[in-house]
Amino acid sequence: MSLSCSLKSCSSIQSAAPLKPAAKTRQQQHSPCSSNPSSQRITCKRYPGALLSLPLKRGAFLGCTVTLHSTHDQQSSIRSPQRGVKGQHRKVPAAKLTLEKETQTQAKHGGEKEGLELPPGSLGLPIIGETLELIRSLNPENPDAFSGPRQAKYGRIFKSNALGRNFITVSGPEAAAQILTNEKLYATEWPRSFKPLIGEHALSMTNGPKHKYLRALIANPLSLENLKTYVPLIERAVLSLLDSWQEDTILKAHQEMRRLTFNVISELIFGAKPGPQTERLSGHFDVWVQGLAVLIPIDLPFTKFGKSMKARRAILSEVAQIVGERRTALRNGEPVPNDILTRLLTEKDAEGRQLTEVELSDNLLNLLFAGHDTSASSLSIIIHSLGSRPDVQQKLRDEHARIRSGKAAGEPLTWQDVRQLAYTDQVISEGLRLRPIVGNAFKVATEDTTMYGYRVPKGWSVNLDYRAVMCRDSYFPEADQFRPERFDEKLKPYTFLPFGSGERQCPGSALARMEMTVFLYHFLHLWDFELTNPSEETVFVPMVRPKEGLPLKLRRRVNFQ
Ligand code: HEM
Repeated sequence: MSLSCSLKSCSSIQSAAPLKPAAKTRQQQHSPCSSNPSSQRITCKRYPGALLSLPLKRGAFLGCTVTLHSTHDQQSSIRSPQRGVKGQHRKVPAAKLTLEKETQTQAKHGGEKEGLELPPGSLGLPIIGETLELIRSLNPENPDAFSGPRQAKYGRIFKSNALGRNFITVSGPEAAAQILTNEKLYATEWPRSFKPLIGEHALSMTNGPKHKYLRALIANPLSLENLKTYVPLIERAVLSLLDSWQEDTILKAHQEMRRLTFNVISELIFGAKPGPQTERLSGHFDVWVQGLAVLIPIDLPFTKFGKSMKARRAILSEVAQIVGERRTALRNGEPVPNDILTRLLTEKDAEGRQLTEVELSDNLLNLLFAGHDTSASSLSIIIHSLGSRPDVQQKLRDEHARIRSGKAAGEPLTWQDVRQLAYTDQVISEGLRLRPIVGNAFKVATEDTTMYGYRVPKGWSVNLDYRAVMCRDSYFPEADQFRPERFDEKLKPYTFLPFGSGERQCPGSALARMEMTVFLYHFLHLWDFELTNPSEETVFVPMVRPKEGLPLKLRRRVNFQ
């Protein structure tokens, strides 16, 4: 998962970028953002977003909803809400979305690539390109330090060269549609540190037929059908966490969110209950994740990347032990948990294939990571934003009270309840938009192609800046404000991409939304909270998180039942 690294770009572009040629028009405004809820302003660092939400009940839907399809049908289709006709969705194949002028221009130039210019921008010095500028601009609190000024100067597309690669950075919904609906032309290629750390057989790291095969097997346990059965487990984990908190103490909420999401994902994957093994695994992950932000991965014992690789080996050794025990139990016909591991060990794809040992371990690591820090960071950002918005907290509590009023005290939440929490889902969407956890999609052009009327040569890296799109006022008016109500309005396609889109769309998005929904439902009921530092900054590397860990003052509202 990209966090905020290397060739990614993000600056706040407040107005529409040039169509083409970019050099003729300049972006006037570039305002890198930082969170400052004290003034009720969350200054934006540019955020993307995805058209994805829990499948809400008819009539209770968000601005736009992309449904999770069966794992065999990953063609993204976008349900474009017809405002004013509540509950109706028009299903539009992504490829047929009406794109803007730029894309039409592109189509026109499709056969004339040779005559086109490369995008504006500089390839820097011979050999080293702009590597020094890239390294100099590394700043965990401003992931847009490299790309921001270039986007301000050149617009929605620019070229550069760093770390031995030519690349272009693009930041517009038209480019997003073009890239995310064409995996053949724009294959996934994450920064160099990712593959050795996550594993070459992990779903996120593969392309083509191998990706399709793995996706069918791995996304299945995360399908909506299976998801419904996970509500009780998630609710138990949430309540257990909330019950462990003490009144009148200062609690570092981000660490607590990490604890929660790690406990949930490790139980969903391995049936593991919180204990010494999950503690050990979680500790290894803390070290492992640091390696993802390394630009030049050198695997030596004293380098950050080397330590991260060591943590990978430790994680895999724990995982191998769990898998071994499960295989034995399955062979002996002993009872086993109905978790993701059991499914992965027993299910076959349409052609009867099963994951090999190495595919299994790489993908278990992939899922543990993808399902852990991402959701924890999103929850922290949402709590942070809510801290300055008592009005939004009240609306949430009112919505939750409507569900609670139909239940006996202590009666568990159901999947149906979760689906009805439409405003909660909007709050989650707004948190995901304001501080997207995955800031960029990293691709490589497999053929000569064109974009925004410029030539993109085969072999060049293509960095789609999700975050830039989400922070643009033209798509999200007052984009630096936390305004969940904006999801009442129809969204422009490919402007909201926190979970990506198309064949690589996050298969865990519905799970993540459900987990966040259940947490908010109980958290706001049981606790009042106050931010000790409402203007706490956000750090973006290696994962998005509040800089000081989000300290909260807590006051119990209702005794735990
Ligand atoms: C708020 C939480 C989450 C966010 C923001 C998020 C975001 C994303 C994004 C943007 C991508 C696509 C990256 C691309 O463009 O290539 C992705 C892929 C992925 N996500 Fe998530 N994710 C979240 C939670 C989860 C969870 C809970 C799981 C599973 C347990 C998960 C599993 C995956 C996997 C396996 C992929 C790779 C898909 C592929 O390459 O086909 N994610 N995620």
